[in-house]
Amino acid sequence: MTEVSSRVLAINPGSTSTKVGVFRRNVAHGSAECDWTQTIRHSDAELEHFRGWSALSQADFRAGVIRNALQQVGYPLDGFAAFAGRGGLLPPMECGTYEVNDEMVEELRAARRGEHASNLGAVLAVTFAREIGVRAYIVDPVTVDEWQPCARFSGLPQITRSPIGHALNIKAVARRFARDQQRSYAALRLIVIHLGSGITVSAHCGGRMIDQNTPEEGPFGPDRSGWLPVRELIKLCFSGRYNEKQLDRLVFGEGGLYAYLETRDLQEIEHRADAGDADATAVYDAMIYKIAKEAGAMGAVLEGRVDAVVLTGGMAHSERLVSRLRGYVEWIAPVTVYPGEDELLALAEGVFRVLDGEEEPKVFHPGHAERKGREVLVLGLE
Ligand SMILES: Nc1ncnc2c1ncn2[C@@H]1O[C@H](COP(=O)(O)OP(=O)(O)O)[C@@H](O)[C@H]1O
Ligand SMILES: CCCC(=O)OP(=O)(O)O
Repeated sequence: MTEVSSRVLAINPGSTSTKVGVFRRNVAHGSAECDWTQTIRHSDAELEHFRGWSALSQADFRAGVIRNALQQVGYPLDGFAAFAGRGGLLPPMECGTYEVNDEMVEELRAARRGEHASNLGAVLAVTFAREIGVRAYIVDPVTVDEWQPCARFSGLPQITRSPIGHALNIKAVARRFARDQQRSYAALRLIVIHLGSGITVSAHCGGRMIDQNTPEEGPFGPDRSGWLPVRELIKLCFSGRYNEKQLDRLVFGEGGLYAYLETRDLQEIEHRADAGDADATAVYDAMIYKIAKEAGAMGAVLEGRVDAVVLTGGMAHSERLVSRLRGYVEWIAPVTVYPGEDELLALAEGVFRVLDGEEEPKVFHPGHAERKGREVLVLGLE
C-alpha cells in the first residue's frame, strides 16, 4: 500500500448526521489543519427506511452521501493518504489509533456490544480505503477502557460495569488542556465533562480515564435518562406498557430533557425559562444539579486532589449553563471550558500520528471480543 498524499478524510457518523472533514498535516506546527468540513443532516424520512435494522444497514446510504459531498467540493477519493472513522461499540480496549481490519468489521457487523451510529465509522472508512489501496483507522473508540478495577463492580455479580462514552472528544480535550497548561496529561488529575446529546463525566489520573458514567448512568441529558431508580424501572419493564425496544428508546433517545419538555434543544429550553415556563426552569436546573452530583462523585474517585474541571460538548456553549455548573463544582478545582467538540480533528490527529511514525497503530484482535454478561444495547438508532 502506498500513502499517496498527506490528506486524511475523517468520518463521524451520528444518529441523524454524518460529519466529514478533509485534513492536512501542517508540519511546521505539528498539527492537523482542516481544509474542509461538512455536516450532512439526514431527515427522518431518509432514515425511516432503516428503522428496525442494524446500524451497518445504512453503510451504502452514508457512503453515497459522503461520495456526493466530496464530488461537489472536488476532492477525488484517490487523493487521500488514509481514512479515519469514529470507533463504535467494540469490546473494551486501550485508547489509541487502530487499523481497521476484517476482525473489527466482523465485530461491528455482529454488534455484540450493541447498535449505535458510531459502528458505521470503521466500515465507511475501510470501504473507501480499500477502493484506493490505502489504510483505514479508528481513534479512541466509544469503548476505550482505562478503568481501575474497582470501577467495574456494579453491585450485582451478574452485571459488570464497562465503559461506553465520548472517549474521542474527552481524551482530545484532556490532551489539549495539558498542552495549554504546558503540563503533561499524565501528570494531571482531571474531571472532564462532555455535555452533548449524551453526557459523560470522567475522572483522569496518570494519563488514563479511570472511571466515567456510561450512557445508562449519570445525569440525564438532552435525550437520555441517565440513572433511574432501579426498582421503579423493574416495575415499568413489567407493566405491560412497553416492549424492550420501546423501553430502550425511552431511556436512550427519548429520555431526559426530551421526555420532560419534548425538545432536545437547550437554547429553546433557556428561551422558555426566560419566558416564565416553570417546568422548563425546573428541568433545566435539575439537569445541572445532576451533572454537578456526578462531578462530585468523580472528585471522590480522584480523592479530592483535582487540578481542573474541564467542560466540553455542545451544551458548554451556553454561558448560563456553564456559570450555573461552575457555581456547583468550582470548589472541586478551577473550571476550564472548551465548548463544542472537535471529533473530526481528533480523528485526523490520531491518524497523522501514525502516518508520521510518531505512534504505532494498534491491532484489533477478536480476543477483545469476549462478552462478559453485558446486555446488548440499542443506542439511539431508531
Ligand atoms: N450554542 C449553543 N448554545 C447552547 N446550547 C447548545 C449550543 N449548541 C448546541 N447546544 C446544545 O447542545 C446539545 C447537543 O450537543 P452536541 O455536542 O451538539 O451533541 P451531539 O452529541 O449530538 O454531537 C443540544 O441540547 C443543543 O441544543
Ligand atoms: C455510544 C456512546 C457515545 C455517545 O453517546 O455518543 P453520541 O452522544 O454521539 O450519541
